[in-house]
Amino acid sequence: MLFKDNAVIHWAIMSLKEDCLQIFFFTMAGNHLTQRLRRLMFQNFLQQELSFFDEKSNSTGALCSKLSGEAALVQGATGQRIGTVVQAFGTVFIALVLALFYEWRVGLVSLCFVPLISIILYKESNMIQQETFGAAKSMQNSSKIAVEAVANIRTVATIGREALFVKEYEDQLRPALLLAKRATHWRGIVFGLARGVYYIIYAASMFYGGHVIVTEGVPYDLVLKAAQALLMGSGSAAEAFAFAPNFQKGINAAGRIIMILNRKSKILDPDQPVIENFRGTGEAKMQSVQFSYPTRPAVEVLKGLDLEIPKGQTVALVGSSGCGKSTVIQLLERFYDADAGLVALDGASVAQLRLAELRRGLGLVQQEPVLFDRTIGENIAYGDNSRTPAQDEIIEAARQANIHNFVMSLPMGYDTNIGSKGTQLSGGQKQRVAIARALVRKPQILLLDEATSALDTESEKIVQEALDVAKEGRTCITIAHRLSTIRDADVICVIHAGRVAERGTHQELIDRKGLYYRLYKQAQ
Ligand SMILES: Nc1ncnc2c1ncn2[C@@H]1O[C@H](COP(=O)(O)OP(=O)(O)OP(=O)(O)O)[C@@H](O)[C@H]1O
Repeated sequence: MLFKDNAVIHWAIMSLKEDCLQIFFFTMAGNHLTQRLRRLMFQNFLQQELSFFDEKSNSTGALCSKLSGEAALVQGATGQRIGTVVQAFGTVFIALVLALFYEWRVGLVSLCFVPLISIILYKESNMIQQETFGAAKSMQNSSKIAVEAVANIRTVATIGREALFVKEYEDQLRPALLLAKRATHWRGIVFGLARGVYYIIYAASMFYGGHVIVTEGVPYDLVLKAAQALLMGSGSAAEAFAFAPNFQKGINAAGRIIMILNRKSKILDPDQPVIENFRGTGEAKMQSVQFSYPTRPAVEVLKGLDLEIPKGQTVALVGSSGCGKSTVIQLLERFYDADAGLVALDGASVAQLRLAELRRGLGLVQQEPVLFDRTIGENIAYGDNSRTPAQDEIIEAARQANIHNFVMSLPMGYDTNIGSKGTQLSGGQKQRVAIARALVRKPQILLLDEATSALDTESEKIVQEALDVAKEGRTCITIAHRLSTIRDADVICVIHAGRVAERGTHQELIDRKGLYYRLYKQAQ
């Protein structure tokens, strides 16, 4: 009889250890969850406004660390572990029911230890919370340094600062190590206590069981069955305890992920755009625009700037370094919103247009072209997010950008991969691919922010020719330090102290002998 009942207890407990179920169900669910969290976080990062990326805590390294680290912590608390813990709790529950059923007083002995277990778990969870927060911060700071060093390895090697970066990296990792060391002692104590409680519960139930057998004549087989059930139950509880740190870390990471996912961009589409399917004619305007960068609110960059950009004209923005020329372009692209005043295309405030439609009409070429580790054809095609441009449109854009002949001279033509950041192309070639990328979307307004500044004289000439072709029939806002490149602009605006201080053609401004004249003389 005793053997039969024990076999039932064994069967009830062992049947919960269905490893196949755990592997197929929980592991798959954990992997899916982690992948989904990573995708959602990445999607959310890319939807944020630019000022989000200006914040120190959101550097490339920190965001990459969040993407990999936080989701991994959640995964550490999911998958097969959930299976183990569910199984452990199931076992504890069944063990308690059986113990109470066979000899309820012996069963109650084990419940006396619940407060002790709760206190240990509470203390441990506090400790882990501190540890995971500190470790996540430490990982983000160190990743920031690693990404910065690797992304700029040529500069780091040139200035011979490898050792400095390694030291900074190590310094950032140290706080995580210190916290982990402290928490490890706690975890050791908790682990020891968890294992200890397992034996203490068994000893206490046997002791009390012996007592009731002797004093009350309770059948010894009932006491043995109850004690046996408790032994199994407390063993499973100890197993679940071992995973408590992972769960605590997972819960903390999940909290941080939810905070990330709940963050909405401050630059959003309007509820009701003033113009549906906006294409724009190429006319732009800024009126009394005031602006400070969110990370530097005390410094007002634009202090009531007025700018009229008529359709089809080339307007050049000049002024001393840091006067706010690129900021004008960033406001037109709606990378940031002006604090006051109007930024408008075709009379409609940029905030009242759909972002994708607004940006589709603007072709931006910057000083340092950013190309992706894809083929030349794909890099050009990336310029139009509203559709997949046909091959002949890609070729046409490349022709206009004066890069087609070079591409055709390559063995793989448009299928040539250009390497990470376009390292397999010269500066001038990269810039012309970037121009083709800006042209493939057939923008109404071309924004040239120092597009030729980083090039040598020969490349500058070739790129300038490409730009001259690209400008034909389009509005163009161009920023250049080399005033010789903007002499022919229809209007030149000199930005000074956050406003347009002078405006006119090259000759008019030279004759005025004001700010432009001084800049021009300085450049000679
Ligand atoms: N993301 C940013 N966060 C905070 N301040 C910024 C940011 N970008 C630019 N600034 C500051 O805003 C001011 C205007 O910058 P902007 O890039 O518009 O100047 P610029 O006239 O184009 O300069 P340059 O001719 O040297 O390129 C500068 O003082 C600059 O330090």
